[in-house]
Amino acid sequence: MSPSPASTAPTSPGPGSRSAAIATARGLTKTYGKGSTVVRALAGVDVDFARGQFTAIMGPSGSGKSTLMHCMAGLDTPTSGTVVVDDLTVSSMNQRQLTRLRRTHLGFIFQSFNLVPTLTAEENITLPLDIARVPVDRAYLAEVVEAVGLGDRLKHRPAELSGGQQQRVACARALVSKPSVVFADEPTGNLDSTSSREVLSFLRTSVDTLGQSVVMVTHDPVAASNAHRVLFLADGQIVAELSEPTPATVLDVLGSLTRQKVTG
Ligand SMILES: Nc1ncnc2c1ncn2[C@@H]1O[C@H](COP(=O)(O)OP(=O)(O)OP(=O)(O)O)[C@@H](O)[C@H]1O
Repeated sequence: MSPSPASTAPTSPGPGSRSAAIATARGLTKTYGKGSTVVRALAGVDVDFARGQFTAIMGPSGSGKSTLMHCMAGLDTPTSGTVVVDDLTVSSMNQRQLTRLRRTHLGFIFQSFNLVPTLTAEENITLPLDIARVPVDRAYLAEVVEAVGLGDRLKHRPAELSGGQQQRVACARALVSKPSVVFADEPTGNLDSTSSREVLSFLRTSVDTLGQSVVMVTHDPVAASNAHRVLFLADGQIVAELSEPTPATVLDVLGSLTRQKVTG
């Protein structure tokens, strides 16, 4: 199966309507360093992440996956180009506005869980809301806790939980504020295959039943096959995409990219 070229058509919402894309980048570049040590991590990325979809980002090491995610999430500043999340122009925000955006509009899941060891699972889950001084929607919290299957673990501290359970706490924490987008950076990188399946299935459920939008960076074709769509980066550009991926079709595209690199 040959990959289709990535769609770059701009999204223009009608008056008063929400755009179909929850996040977009246009002409995104990111350069690190200067002179002879310059690295072009992003070389002009145009992308739309669809609202209510699970999108995976793949590509060889150093292709710019984390840089793209960090620029989309306001964790890094692009050198040029525009990032819009939920109709807010992230790329023109100052640090104070970015901090607020991350607190109020975004959820994060990292490879290393990043839980606070002295807090219980429940306290970790509600921490972003507590920091933002936003009241906890107890009904939604119960729904999320039920979906991640942590009901009997809420009073435990991270050290009393398995890696998979800790990552499920991190997933619940990312979702409980009903963010516009959840950004997940290698969320299964530290998990065994059973725990990975649980976390991925939960991320997919959060999209299918809770209406969440999720963007995930991964190296794992099986993880990527849980997404609705996979984008492939090479040398800081989106070079292919797949809809309704399977592990086999993802591997095919990765193989063709590697062959192009070797023979190109
Ligand atoms: N802070 C930085 N300073 C200098 N160069 C950087 C920095 N961050 C990333 N780079 C470089 O930018 C390029 C893209 O890096 P990035 O981490 O986005 O790639 P990646 O696809 O996520 O890689 P991996 O799969 O190995 O995590 C690489 O060449 C990397 O060395």
